[in-house]
Amino acid sequence: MSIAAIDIHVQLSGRRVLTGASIRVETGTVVGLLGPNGAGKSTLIRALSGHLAATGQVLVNEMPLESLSRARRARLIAYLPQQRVIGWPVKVRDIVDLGRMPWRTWGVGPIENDRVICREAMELMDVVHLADRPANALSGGEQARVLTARAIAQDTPVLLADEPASGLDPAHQIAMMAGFRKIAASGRAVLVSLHDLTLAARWCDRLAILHDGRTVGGGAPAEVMVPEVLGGVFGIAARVETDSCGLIVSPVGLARDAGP
Ligand SMILES: Nc1ncnc2c1ncn2[C@@H]1O[C@H](COP(=O)(O)OP(=O)(O)OP(=O)(O)O)[C@@H](O)[C@H]1O
Repeated sequence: MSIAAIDIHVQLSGRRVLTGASIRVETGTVVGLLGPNGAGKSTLIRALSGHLAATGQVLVNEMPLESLSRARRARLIAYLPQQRVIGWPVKVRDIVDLGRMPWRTWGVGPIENDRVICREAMELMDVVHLADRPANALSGGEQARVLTARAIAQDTPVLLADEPASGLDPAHQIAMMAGFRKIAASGRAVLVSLHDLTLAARWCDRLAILHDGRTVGGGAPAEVMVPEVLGGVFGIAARVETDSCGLIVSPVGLARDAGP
């Protein structure tokens, strides 16, 4: 299974938001989508999920996304939007169970397989202890983990997650990325947008860089976390170190302040 966007262009309210964005995510891998605020990450993820009309091609397993019915898409692609606020006093376990809807037979409640998958997703996102709490009475980070668990429970070959780690404490950020790796290792393709460069570099197999609506680079973390990208795209000077688990990218200032 793979998902690919090829030369995507998107115009919103007359503004050219994406002007040539391409990305490919293969089964078994976690790809990190990086870029400054406004680069177009959410827009590209929405186009990949089919929630936004775009010119260019989105291919799921080499099939055009538009050729797939809504029902088929829901069994292939789970999409976690950036905005993650739960407005209703619905129990956490019921929110996660909503992820199973694409697989349900009309009028039939959850079967044992649904319960097992939801339980695994809740364990992965550490929300089992919240199962009977009303979701709208949880903290922001807890709500984010619940909605990520719902997307995981959809159990699709492709998972698209837009800034899933934002608002999470460091331990839950790391646990979430470890969870994504586990999901990928089980045969899924995971695309995740991130702002934390170390989190991205240590947990993603590959990184793609968006800048001003275009993909301007991509590759293994060590190929991407170089001064030209950190300074030219992100506008930062950063210290890049390596330990036994991968890269550590520490922003130390703005690029324009960097000395010789
Ligand atoms: N409905 C809209 N109408 C016009 N412009 C829009 C609309 N939605 C988003 N944009 C613009 O599109 C650009 C890309 O937005 P997008 O949300 O994809 O960026 P992003 O990379 O996800 O940013 P962030 O890191 O801040 O979440 C931004 O400049 C934004 O202002």
